[in-house]
Amino acid sequence: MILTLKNFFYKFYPMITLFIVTTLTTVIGIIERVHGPFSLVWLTNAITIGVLLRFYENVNWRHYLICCAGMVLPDLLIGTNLNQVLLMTTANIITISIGYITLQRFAMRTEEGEWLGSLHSVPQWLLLCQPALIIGSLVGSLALFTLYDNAFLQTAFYWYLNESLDFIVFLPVILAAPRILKSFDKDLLDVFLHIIPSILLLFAFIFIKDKIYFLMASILIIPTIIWLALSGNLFLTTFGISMNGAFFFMWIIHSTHGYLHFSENIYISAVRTIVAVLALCALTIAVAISERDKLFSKLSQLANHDDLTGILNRRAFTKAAEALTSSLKKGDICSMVLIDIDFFKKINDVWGHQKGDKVLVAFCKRLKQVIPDSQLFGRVGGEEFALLLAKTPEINHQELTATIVNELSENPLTIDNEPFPLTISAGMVTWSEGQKYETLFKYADLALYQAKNNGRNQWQEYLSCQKMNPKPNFTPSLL
Ligand SMILES: Nc1nc2c(ncn2[C@@H]2O[C@H](COP(=O)(O)OP(=O)(O)OP(=O)(O)O)[C@@H](O)[C@H]2O)c(=O)[nH]1
Repeated sequence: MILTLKNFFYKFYPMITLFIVTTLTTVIGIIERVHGPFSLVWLTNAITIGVLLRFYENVNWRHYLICCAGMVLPDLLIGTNLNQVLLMTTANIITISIGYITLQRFAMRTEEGEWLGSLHSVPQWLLLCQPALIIGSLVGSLALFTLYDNAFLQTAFYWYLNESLDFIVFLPVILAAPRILKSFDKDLLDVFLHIIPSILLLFAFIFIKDKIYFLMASILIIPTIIWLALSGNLFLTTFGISMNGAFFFMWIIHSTHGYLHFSENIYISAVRTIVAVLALCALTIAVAISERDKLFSKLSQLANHDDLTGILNRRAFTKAAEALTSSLKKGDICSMVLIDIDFFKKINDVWGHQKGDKVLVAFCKRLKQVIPDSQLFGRVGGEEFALLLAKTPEINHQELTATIVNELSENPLTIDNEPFPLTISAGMVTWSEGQKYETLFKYADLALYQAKNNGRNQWQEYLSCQKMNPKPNFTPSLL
């Protein structure tokens, strides 16, 4: 019984919330009409939209905050009378409910459940908002027609423009919320370092806008939004659009003679539409850039990392190692270690290539536990791996090489839930002044050959005074 009630609650949670918030909205609207000049009705409407437009499982206080900041501010200072509160709320609920249902049913989402997943989702989402906007406008203007004898079609048209603009401005804010939350998880300091200056900048513009001539102010605002868009940061752009947009409309609304005398304020819609288009352009740029950046980082991940093991591939390792060795100065301690799995061919032959792949993956995972994170580690051949130890005065390179070799022989890997014994051989060389990466590699390879020659499961250090023992026709395998 309890379970059923709980299920019922979860299933109808958005609608119950809608009902509660709507009732609250209406009560607050009535009380405020009696006691104060401002209306919080739009704040509660905003919360409703926040609740309804997101998956209800994902809704938390941050969403409410973002919704409020993004879309409520323009309407907060309008002030409304009781009839208006009732009719606006009705129209809003209808708009919100239809918008919610349409988006829930028809919007395509990314794997993470975001609607604003890619560039093409922007027009899609605007299209899906249309039924809500049209029906909401018709209901609202019908009420205005009944209450104030407003011209029905004209009112519906202006209402539609108003609502469209609100959707354009606040939906990105709501839709961007999961990304914002993700970035909060990622690196708080970085986010704040970017956000705080931008917010201050926006507020400075808003302040200036309030003080100086309207057109002059828009000249300042629009480049700000475009600048934010060019930064490729979706959150900042949507935030910028909503903040600027909000105050922009507030200014326009304030400068007119009343919310309902549409015929006298024909330019409101024109200006709002222009701003909406600009806002959408900025948002589109931001989405495009952030998509491009994502693609770029994916490509560079693919270009520099080994598909199978995920560690640096030979090209990326060589490039980084060359740069590192050429930056070394006299007195620096650096070593190159080449590691090779013993008799890997046999593993493939006996267990199959697939198992061999699993061994390589598990082997890299194990080595990464032993090697300090900051050190260069890459796959330079089939079963051959390279490690460049540098700028680590606290680590004894010989000891670490011995640890790596012993680790594998003492603690077998686990493959398919079974222990998999494996040994490795390693060759190491310590950098001396003037040596290039190429030379280091050659000497490490000679030392590795020596370790293999001496019976495997061991490591050898290349010492210039000690004669290495290559076969007469020996050529280092990888150079
Ligand atoms: N499963 C798998 N095998 C690979 C991969 N890359 C290379 N190999 C195999 O690794 C084996 C390397 O064999 P060898 O160079 O003869 O060396 P080995 O058998 O380890 O012998 P020693 O190095 O002398 O101990 C070859 O059979 C390759 O086919 C890979 O990505 N996956």
